[in-house]
Amino acid sequence: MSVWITIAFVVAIIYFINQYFFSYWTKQGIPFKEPTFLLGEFWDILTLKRGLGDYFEQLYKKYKNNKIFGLYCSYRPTLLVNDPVLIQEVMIKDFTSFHDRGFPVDEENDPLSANLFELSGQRWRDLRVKLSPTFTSGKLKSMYPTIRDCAQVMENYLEKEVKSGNKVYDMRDLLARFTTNVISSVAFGIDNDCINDRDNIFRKIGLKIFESNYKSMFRNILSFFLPKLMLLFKIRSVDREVEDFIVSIVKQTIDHRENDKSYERKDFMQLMILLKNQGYISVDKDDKKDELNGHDHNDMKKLTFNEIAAQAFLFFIAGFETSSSTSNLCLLELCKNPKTQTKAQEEIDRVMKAANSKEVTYDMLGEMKYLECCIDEALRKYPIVPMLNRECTKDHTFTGTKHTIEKGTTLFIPVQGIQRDPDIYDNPMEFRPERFLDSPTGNGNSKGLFYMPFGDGPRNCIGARMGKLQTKLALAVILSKFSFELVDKSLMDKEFEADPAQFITTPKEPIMLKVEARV
Ligand code: HEM
Repeated sequence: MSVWITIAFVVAIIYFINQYFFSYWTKQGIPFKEPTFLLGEFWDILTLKRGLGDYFEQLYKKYKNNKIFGLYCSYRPTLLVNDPVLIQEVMIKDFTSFHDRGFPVDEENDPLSANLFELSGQRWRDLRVKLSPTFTSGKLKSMYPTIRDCAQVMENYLEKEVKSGNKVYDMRDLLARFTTNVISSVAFGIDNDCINDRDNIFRKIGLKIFESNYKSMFRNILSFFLPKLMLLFKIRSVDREVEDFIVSIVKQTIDHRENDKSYERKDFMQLMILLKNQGYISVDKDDKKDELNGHDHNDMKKLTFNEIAAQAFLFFIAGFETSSSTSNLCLLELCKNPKTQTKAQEEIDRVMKAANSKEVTYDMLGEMKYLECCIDEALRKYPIVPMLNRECTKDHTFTGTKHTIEKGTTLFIPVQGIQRDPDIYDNPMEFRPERFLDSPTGNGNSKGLFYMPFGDGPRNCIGARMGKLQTKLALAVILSKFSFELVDKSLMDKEFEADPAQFITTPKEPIMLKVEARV
């Protein structure tokens, strides 16, 4: 008898805890998705069969009539923000109430987690001010010859392969090798050749970071949805092997450069060494914006070694996979739309002919407007970061509503759902770069924030210019010499399945392309 009483008691306690925690959105008067017992939305996320972007797109489609909509990630109430005007409020207008992402940072146990993407509050703000000048157009222009050399290696490789009869490629891999060469060169000052050296350690580490398995999927999910558990159980966001590699490479590079005072290289590492030694970077003459944003040089604390290593790690992961996936998905659409591919190639030919140049220069890229529209449209249809998150950093009442969002609440912005909404973009699954010819957002009529492949506001992507630059250069170089088509023609009118283990948008299976030299 007493066993039954104990069981009944335990069940009653669980029931009441469940009722208590899952009553949050009811009390707030905000509509919400009925949670699964105990785990809420977390059960669906843990058992995802498709990408996170697709999952949030489905939620957006179902609940978009609610400007804001409550979810439960286990007992943690989180909020889906569906309305572009409210999204603008979060990202830009009332940014001071939403400046963090709420990721777990554990500098002692997981030092590389203290990077710009994950840090919060004043630590993030100080670092962002320090690092912003490393990404100005002037600084990028000075790195262009290095990036161009990496593109040349890719072009030569493809030329050689196609000549020898190897014509079928997983272009995502080749493009990732190219961007890994770029980032190892501009972030670490190391001239790598991951294209010809298939076993290059930088490529191996890159593959390890974006490994598609349950462990990385679980880790990604925890850091987004239950970050406090990561801290509680000391779960590292970076593998020890990756950490050891990054720390040793950064150490070797800094030691080498500090011992050889004549060493002069215009790359991120040199800029970070400057930040380590003097705490600030001077403004370029041709960059009008004052990167110090009113800060005095004397206020700027110098970067520590661990801070440099954490930022180098972040540049590495943010710098190669995002851009190579963008070029790959743009190329995929150009294969599905051969006329668009020809139009982009004709523009590239025209610009190169007018400049009488065999090499794509920085200024020539600026003239390739249609190619730019192709990239913008690829990023609309396939935002590489398919959903954004923000943490509410002080209680906030949304304009025009009575709803107050409490400090500590995590907000999700379903970017992919919004960028594929037929009420914003007509026929959204059609790849039509022309949308962007007259409008930087592909739609001059809608209100609020609805095109955000690089996020927006003060916490947007700091490397957007560099991401666009390497994507555009890669595409200009390969499209000037080669034409591409899908090997599997059944993919012509089918959408690929996104990899559920990855936070970024990327196909689950490699998409093979046939490459032909242009005549
Ligand atoms: C096509 C390429 C890229 C895409 C689509 C992309 C996209 C994004 C997005 C969506 C965010 C979040 C923005 C937000 O929350 O509002 C972000 C943040 C960030 N990205 Fe990128 N990115 C790209 C390339 C790069 C490159 C090349 C770098 C650096 C080398 C970089 C460094 C960063 C950093 C450091 C942040 C965090 C900024 C902060 O929190 O202050 N990204 N990126």
